[in-house]
Order: sequence, then structure tokens, then C-alpha cells
Amino acid sequence: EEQEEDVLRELRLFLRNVTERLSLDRRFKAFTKPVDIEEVPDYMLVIRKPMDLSTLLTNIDEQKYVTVGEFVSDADLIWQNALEYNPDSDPMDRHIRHRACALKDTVRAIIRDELDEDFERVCEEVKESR
Ligand SMILES: COC(=O)N1C[C@@H]2C[C@@H]3O[C@]2(Cc2nccnc23)C1
Repeated sequence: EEQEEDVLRELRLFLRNVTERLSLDRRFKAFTKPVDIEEVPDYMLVIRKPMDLSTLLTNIDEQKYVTVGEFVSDADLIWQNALEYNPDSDPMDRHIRHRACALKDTVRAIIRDELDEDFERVCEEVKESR
């Protein structure tokens, strides 16, 4: 119904704003596009559910997310995949793991600071009603 569409439109605006801010952060450059499987041929063998910031944005526009929780689950794949695929002690792996941890903390901080819990509750009710 109309009010539901208003809530989901506001959700998409919030999620686009969060995703765009993450994409502009230079620390998260490696997370902005899918890992290039030409460059990294074994990536898809190791990582079952690839995810990146550009794919999050596409998902938002395709109205995949009805709650912030669903969005955060996909956003978490980005840093979880990076920790899984880059586990070694060499400096490159440590560098991307440090950035993955920064991404995890930044997503959580933005949601804690900027998401009204009453708004998320309304989104959950829309989801249950479907
Ligand atoms: C989110 O990004 C990543 O998990 N990775 C892992 C890959 C291994 C290493 O860094 C990545 C890209 C790359 N390309 C060429 C040679 N080596 C690399 C980015």
C-alpha cells in the first residue's frame, strides 16, 4: 500500500547514501568493484558469495532490501570474504584485512548513529506482512 512504498523508498535513500559514502572512502577502494576473476582465477573457488559496494548499490536499485538488516547481511559479506580470502601474514594480506575490519566497524557505526530503531521496526513489519 502507499505508506509501505513510502517506507521502502526512504529505506532505499538511506541505504544508497550509506553505500555511496563507503564507496568514496579511499580505505575501501578494493571493495568498490567485484574481485576481477581474470586477475584472481581461484577467487570463485574459495568465496561462495562474492559481494562488493557496486553490487550493493545495484541490489538497492533492484529493491532487493526491505530491511536494513538484509542490507547489512550483504555488506558483511564484503569484509568477511576479504578476511577469508586473504588470511596470510604477508603485508598485502594484513593490509586488506585491516581495511576489511575498518569496513566492518564503519558500517556498524553508521547504522548505530544514523538508523532510527523505530524506522527499522516499521521495515521489519512490512517484511513480515509480505
Ligand atoms: C576484496 O579484494 C580482495 O579480496 N582481493 C584479493 C585479490 C588478491 C590480490 O588482491 C586482490 C586482487 C588481486 N589482483 C591481482 C593480484 N592479486 C590480488 C583483491
